[in-house]
Amino acid sequence: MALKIYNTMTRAKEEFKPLEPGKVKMYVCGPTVYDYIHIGNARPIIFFDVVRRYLESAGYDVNYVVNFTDVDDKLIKRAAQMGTTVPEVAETFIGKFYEDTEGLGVRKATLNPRVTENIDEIVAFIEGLVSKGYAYENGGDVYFRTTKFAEYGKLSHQNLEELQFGIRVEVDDRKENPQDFVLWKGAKPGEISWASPWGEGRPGWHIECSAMARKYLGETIDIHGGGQDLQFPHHECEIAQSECLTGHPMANYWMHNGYININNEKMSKSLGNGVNVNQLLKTISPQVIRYFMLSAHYRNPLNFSEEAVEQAKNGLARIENCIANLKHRLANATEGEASEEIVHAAAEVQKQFEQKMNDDFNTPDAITAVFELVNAANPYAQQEKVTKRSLELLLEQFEAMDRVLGILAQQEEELLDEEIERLIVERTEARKAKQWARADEIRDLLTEQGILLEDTAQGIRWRRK
Ligand SMILES: Nc1ncnc2c1ncn2[C@@H]1O[C@H](COP(=O)(O)OP(=O)(O)OP(=O)(O)O)[C@@H](O)[C@H]1O
Ligand SMILES: [Zn+2]
Repeated sequence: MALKIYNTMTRAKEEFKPLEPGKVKMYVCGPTVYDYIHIGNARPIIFFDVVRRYLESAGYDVNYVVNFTDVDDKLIKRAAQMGTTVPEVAETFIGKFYEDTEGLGVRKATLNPRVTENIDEIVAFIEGLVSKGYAYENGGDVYFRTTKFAEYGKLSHQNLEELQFGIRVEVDDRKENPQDFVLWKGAKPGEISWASPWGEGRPGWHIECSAMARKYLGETIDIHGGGQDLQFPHHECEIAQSECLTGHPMANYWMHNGYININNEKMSKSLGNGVNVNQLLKTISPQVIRYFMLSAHYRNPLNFSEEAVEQAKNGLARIENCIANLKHRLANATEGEASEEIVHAAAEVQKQFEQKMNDDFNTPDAITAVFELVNAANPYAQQEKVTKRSLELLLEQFEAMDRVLGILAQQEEELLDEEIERLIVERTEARKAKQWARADEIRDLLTEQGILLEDTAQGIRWRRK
């Protein structure tokens, strides 16, 4: 079964066809780095990490770009409050972002470009729009001329008139039309700014993603993602800018996650109801947070509550118990082939897992597949006679699914004595053959595992720290 993705643009599940065989270009709008991330912000971060892991497990080479908005009004305000500079605020919260996302078991994106490192590209992008008549300057600001792009509104399925109705009309003489949006903001005195053909200023929010997606991934990308609040205006504006400049579709698949709510209200920094990931990780394991996050379909809302966390803990404990029992049972299992029943059960579960993930990344049903394996495996943990290979096969199947979901704690496997001795022999041989890099690599690996080496007259001795 082929992978199907729900595309916000067409409001339908469509078969995924990459632009280039075997490769995926994916861009997800990243955080504005003026504060800690909350558990709502963590939803796109965790979910798109799972999308990337799944695509990789299906054999794709994924180029995954997540930007940092490191200059905007919120950062300027925060810097003033903290009595510091915008770059310092950004540096602090980029550091916190990496700390928290690593804590959540999220792999680093291929690239995290920053707005402030891409000002030249942004200015050139705006110049291109001005020269084509899609943008105009007024009083040091530059605006996008929405009336020139007939398709404006196509992602959020609204037309210009409807949009005009919905807009809070702020009196702004500089705009030709209320729905025009800013591409370049002239600097107020004392504000952080860059030189441009329109004077000192800084980029508007939407233009950064158009410029960075184009620079790092190309004119058309495969997947563009973010939270559902980004559909309008952010992604609508990105489409207008990119498609007017290049004449090509910006992305083939538009994906949007639903909200994490708290007390049935959207969790958001500005509402002040955010639960910080940094705080939460002090009391709840990252595996429980990921399990909670993936226990609902990404397009549905999900309420964060104590009960939901409790449920996640209990579900996870059932899987962990099963795995611990299988591992325990390994110690006195018999030699021989894996039983046919187990080979069949593992293959069936893998098939079910893939079917569910292929159905627009249905993670709750993929977790159900993990429980199918728990049900199949539990009797074997009790059985008197079971082969080691059967147990290993079950454990490998758990691992295969977890490489995508990341809900199980990674246990550092202790090196066995024989492995250590084999590595020491390999290192001695590498040194003899003057393969210094390999020799150093083995030494580092052993050091990491707390193994100390001593050169003695009788040869190399080792002991654990
Ligand atoms: N409650 C939420 N549930 C799911 N995704 C969210 C939630 N809040 C924000 N996001 C997503 O997190 C990313 C960063 O959003 P943003 O920085 O605007 O967060 P925010 O808390 O809504 O901030 P603010 O209230 O200041 O706008 C975006 O992709 C956004 O869609
Ligand atoms: Zn964006």
